[in-house]
Amino acid sequence: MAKKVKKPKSTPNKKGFSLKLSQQNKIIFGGLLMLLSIALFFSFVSFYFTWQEDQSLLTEFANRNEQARNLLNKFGANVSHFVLYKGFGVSSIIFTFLLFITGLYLFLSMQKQGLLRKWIWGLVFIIWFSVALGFFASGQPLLGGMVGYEMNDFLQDYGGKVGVFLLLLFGLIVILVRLFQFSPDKAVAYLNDKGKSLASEFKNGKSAKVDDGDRENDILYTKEKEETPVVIDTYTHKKDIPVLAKEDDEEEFEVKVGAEEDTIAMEVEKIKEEKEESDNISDKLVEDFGEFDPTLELGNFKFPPLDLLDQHGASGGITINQEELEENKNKIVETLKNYKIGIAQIKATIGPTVTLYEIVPDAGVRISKIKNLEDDIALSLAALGIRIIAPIPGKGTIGIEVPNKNATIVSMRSVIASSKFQKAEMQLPIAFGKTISNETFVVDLAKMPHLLMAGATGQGKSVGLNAVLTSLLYKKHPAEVKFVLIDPKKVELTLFNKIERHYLAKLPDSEEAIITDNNKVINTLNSLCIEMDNRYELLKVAMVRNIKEYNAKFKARKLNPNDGHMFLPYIVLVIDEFADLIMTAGKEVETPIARLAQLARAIGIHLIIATQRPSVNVITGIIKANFPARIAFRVTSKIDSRTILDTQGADQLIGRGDMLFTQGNDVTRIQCAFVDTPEVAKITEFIGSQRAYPDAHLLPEYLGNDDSGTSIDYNISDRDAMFREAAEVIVIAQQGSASLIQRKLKLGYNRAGRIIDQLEAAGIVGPFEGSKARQVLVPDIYALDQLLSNESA
Ligand SMILES: Nc1ncnc2c1ncn2[C@@H]1O[C@H](COP(=O)(O)OP(=O)(O)OP(=O)(O)O)[C@@H](O)[C@H]1O
Repeated sequence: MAKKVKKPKSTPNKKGFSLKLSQQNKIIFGGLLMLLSIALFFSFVSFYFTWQEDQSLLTEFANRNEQARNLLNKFGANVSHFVLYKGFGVSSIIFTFLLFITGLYLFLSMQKQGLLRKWIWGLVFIIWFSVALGFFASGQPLLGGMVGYEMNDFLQDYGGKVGVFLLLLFGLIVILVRLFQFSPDKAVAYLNDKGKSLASEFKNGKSAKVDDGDRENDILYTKEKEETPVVIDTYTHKKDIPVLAKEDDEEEFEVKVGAEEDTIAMEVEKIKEEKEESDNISDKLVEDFGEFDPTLELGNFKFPPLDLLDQHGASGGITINQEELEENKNKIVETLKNYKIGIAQIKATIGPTVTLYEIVPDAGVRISKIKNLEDDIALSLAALGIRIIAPIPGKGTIGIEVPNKNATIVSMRSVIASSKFQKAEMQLPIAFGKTISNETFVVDLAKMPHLLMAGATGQGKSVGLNAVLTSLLYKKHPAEVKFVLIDPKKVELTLFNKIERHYLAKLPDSEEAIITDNNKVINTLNSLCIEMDNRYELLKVAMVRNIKEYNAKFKARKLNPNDGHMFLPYIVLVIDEFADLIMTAGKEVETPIARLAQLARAIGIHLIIATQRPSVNVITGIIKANFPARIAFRVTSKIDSRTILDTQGADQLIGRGDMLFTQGNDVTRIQCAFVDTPEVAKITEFIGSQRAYPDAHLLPEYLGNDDSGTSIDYNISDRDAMFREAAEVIVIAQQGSASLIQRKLKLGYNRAGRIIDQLEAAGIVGPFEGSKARQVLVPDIYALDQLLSNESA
């Protein structure tokens, strides 16, 4: 420590220049260097204005009667002449910057790793710049200096002008790439980032920990400061460079703990960096691999083309003739007149199935009076399905809906092709059909969040269900949505069997994806409840509130698949003939459905329930409360209409896809889009013929209510190949969780779940305990070995 520095030639002296500088000496020496560099800078700059007049004084250094005009007088004139004229020309100003930085490093006791690099690059830059000026401004030797001029001359003798030019260009590229780390895409980010850290480093006077990455910092210093020349004093040169080259060499600079502590601060900065680090990992992953793309596995999947859908002869829009309109208008006006109701104004909006006549009655007419005339108006118009809306919400008019003589079929093709649907930025967009004003009606199933459909037989429910499923098939990739189809009638949804491995989800042990057996329905619903719980668990761990945020986070690679995270597809549960199910299974299905309806919205499970019989024992209070979005096709009685919609109106519909949709308060009349069975067949055929996933999406296994562990009877030979490894993992960790098996053995969730069930059957783990991990019943590996060998004996 007290060893003297291997100082060039100067004899070991007692005081002199020891490079082992104390804190005070560093400040003094650093300050001196900085001041010297400033003086030289001004001297160099003033040289360019005074050199001609000072020229004659260069030999008169000792003559005190002569005064030079240089800012540093004769000293300045001589040094400048030597460094600028005889040296490197204007680029020598960079020396002053290097000198200044060296002084600053000493003054602030900064760590000096970067300094040598600055000097090297500074010198390279000085030489390159000098040669470049010599080349481009050969008529101005003061710009390039003697060195620049001579080197140019020398190089041109061998390489000619072109050769020197190319050499300079190459030098420039090297400097840009190596010194400034230049690359077009990084340039912006780099400058922002490093600018900040540079500023804080200087501000704090602190030597921030310089790691490899910080070398870039140093470059910036150079970049910012180097533009001024410097005279390299012998001592600067001889001392500083070796000192800086050996950072670890304690001989060079004395490290005073107290002084160092002074400069340590900004814990805050460290915390920030830590935060950024975790962000950066995902950013880097995204940068390297792009966002996670769930559709990649079926990257070549093609959405069904529009051609698969028929026009249904309604390509030319709505057909209604003027006469019919006039006739209806006159009849309405007359009927009302008969009851002494005057009309101030009447307006017609023609829809595909019905025309809406909006009337503004004379002042003083009571609305209820018009409402009561509903049947009379229907009689006089001799038409079924007249509906009076008094008043039309938000419009201040009374609406009378009169069916068109020739209803226009709204083809599925027309609604799918509509730009409203095509451009819909929704999670689960559904094009139901067209409203009374002939607008395509598109809603987001994810926002509903569940849908109840009811209507008497033959009024268009099945077509409606097909319209919902078709909409989703046209808009969502198989990776994004999965259907669980329950069809007790066994014939309505069979066509969708073809897309089993693309879009359907099923229980692991079931053959058919479309569920037709009521017993299986119970298992499936309970399995969905387990899936819901699992998903909530994942959301909790990921600290997000819903599936949208979760998937966005997963796509941004901020959730690690090794921790059990995965991209979650939406699950749409479709139950046709719900009444039938309730009649046969009652509470057993109502409970899980109510649970799903109450809780599943956030995790992307959405229910669509269709029923023919809208009686209160089917659509119970608990179901209704959780299905704010409801669709009523034509029903036979007002009571049914009230059961479904809480208001009448559905009894006045005309059937064939004429429907009322409510999502809270408003009731909208819609003509459901028509999609025929052959069209659905073509679509499913088209999708089914493409490359698919190996299997349908598997739901978690549900083993029934009364399985308290022992009742699960797994055949030993049916056990998973990884059963033993899994058992060991569980026993060693003493934690019975499927996600542990998933992580350690890199298995999928479903398989891990199945193994857990097998472990339970084998008596290695206890029964399912909700969100807690299962109890491990085997204390150690030895006991496990014994248990398994007894089993096989
Ligand atoms: N949107 C529609 N546009 C035109 N016609 C329709 C529409 N919806 C249904 N229809 C006609 O009504 C018929 C019966 O429709 P659908 O099979 O959907 O009734 P449903 O309510 O499912 O009957 P069920 O409950 O007995 O199965 C269809 O065959 C079709 O001719």
